[in-house]
Amino acid sequence: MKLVFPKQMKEIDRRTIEEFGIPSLLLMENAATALEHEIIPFSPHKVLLLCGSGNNGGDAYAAGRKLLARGIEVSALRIGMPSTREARFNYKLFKNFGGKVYGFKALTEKIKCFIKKHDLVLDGLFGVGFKGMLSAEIIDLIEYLNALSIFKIAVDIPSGINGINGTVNPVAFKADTTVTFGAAKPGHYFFPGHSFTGLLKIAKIGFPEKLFETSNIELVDDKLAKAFLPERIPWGHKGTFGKVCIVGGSSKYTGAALLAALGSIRIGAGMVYTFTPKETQRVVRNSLPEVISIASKSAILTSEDLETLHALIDDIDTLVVGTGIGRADETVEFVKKLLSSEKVKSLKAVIIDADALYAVSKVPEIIMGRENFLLTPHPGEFSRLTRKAVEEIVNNIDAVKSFAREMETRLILKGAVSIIANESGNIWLNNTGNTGLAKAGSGDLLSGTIAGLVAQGLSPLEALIFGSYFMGKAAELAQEYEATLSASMIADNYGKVFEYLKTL
Ligand SMILES: NC(=O)C1=CN([C@@H]2O[C@H](COP(=O)(O)OP(=O)(O)OC[C@H]3O[C@@H](n4cnc5c(N)ncnc54)[C@H](O)[C@@H]3O)[C@@H](O)[C@H]2O)[C@H](O)CC1
Ligand SMILES: [K+]
Repeated sequence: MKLVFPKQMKEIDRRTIEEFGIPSLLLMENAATALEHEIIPFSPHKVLLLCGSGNNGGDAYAAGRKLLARGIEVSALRIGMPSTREARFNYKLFKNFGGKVYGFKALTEKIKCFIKKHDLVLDGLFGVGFKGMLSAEIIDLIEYLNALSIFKIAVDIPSGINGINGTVNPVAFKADTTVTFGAAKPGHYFFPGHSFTGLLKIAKIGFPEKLFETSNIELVDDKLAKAFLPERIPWGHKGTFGKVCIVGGSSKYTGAALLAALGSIRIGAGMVYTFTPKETQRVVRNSLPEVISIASKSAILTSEDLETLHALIDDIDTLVVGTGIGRADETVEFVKKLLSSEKVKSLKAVIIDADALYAVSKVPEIIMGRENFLLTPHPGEFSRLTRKAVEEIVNNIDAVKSFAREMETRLILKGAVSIIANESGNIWLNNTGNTGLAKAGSGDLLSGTIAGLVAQGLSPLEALIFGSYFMGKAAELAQEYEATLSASMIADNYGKVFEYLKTL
């Protein structure tokens, strides 16, 4: 499903009006009809509109007038006078139909009593035109409303959410339902904005659908995911489903390579190798007899291991590098040499994760333009790669896009909503998953899962998109309470995701 930034939505709005001749008042009327249809099933007796000065307020006045026409009692709290032609027009019609408008300056006891008389609130304070912060008076109003159990519907986006990145500063209208127009905005999905959006409904109000094709942001939904489901040829053998090698582990992180290997096995790879220090090899052998485990020469991975690894690369399709390898100078050197070698070019994909990303941050140019490389950083690792503060890059689509473009690479910035970008600057957001994934080990499981998908024939980019969706869905479908989930339990639920996708 395509998403659009607020700025892109305004451009689609403008083009619909100027190139297709749809009057802006007609769009607003359609928006109001969508809101009316959302409100009517609640059979409200007294509706309160919150109206800002822009067209978001205009939509609310227009919806209010339609409710008045049906005999429902509607009043409006006005924050500023309507400032656009469309909002003024609908403000006037609202009053013509008998709607009462009260100016709001500050939250007094009188206003609190007035608000409590209503059984539904429609938030038309700010829409895609919102910038910066809410004023102290509006924060008071919103906080008061959020604490009341009146049913709340937001027009387009709950007031206070930044539509670009979901930031809420410091609060937003907590909607039960949000009716957005044309397409959803990233701010509806990124946290904390997502927690204020409630049930999101997308109303098609007359924008030509082809205008949304200009957007290069897509939410990974079930339909998209299903298209990537790898085929299981009935007569396939282990070579058909591909061979993965996990290069990871150290005496400190003995489980990381194991969990990555588990991801590859459970997603369906035909054969999985691990290349790890001895201590890790012991852990892998004890827990996963399915894995072919090879030990490094010393207690950490060093350049002395390159020869053995290069020989192994002839036998495999996909490599994961970095899970739990540590940051010793010799290991950093090993990663640099491995990634710069000609040998890895023959692989379908090289998934660069965890401490291998630390090594890459020392010499980012080694990944530039390498077509089979995939990066799987969390915000801390991405911050090191970009030399930007974590706060600057979290939920920042543009930062991920710029990095992918500049480095001619593809990556996933992991988070509650993960951002995936490719070298052309196309973006996918994945919001499957829950807090069961917010634990050490899930990153390892993800990199192994992605590798197992490439081994089965998905392109590196498809594997990034599908792997991230898949692991999140497994956490969602797990019967256990989120907090009790672990990476290996999530892998145990992979079968449920395959079943789920088959039923779609
Ligand atoms: N073509 C149409 O008529 C349609 C419009 N739709 C709705 O319109 C809004 C977007 O309207 P716009 O006028 O551009 O912006 P807003 O109403 O969101 O708000 C702008 C208004 O608010 C002021 N403002 C912005 N930030 C702040 C702040 N932090 N504090 C105080 N004031 C702020 C700004 O100066 C303006 O005065 C869209 O969301 C739809 O609801 C429909 O799509 C139908 C078609
Ligand atoms: K709003």
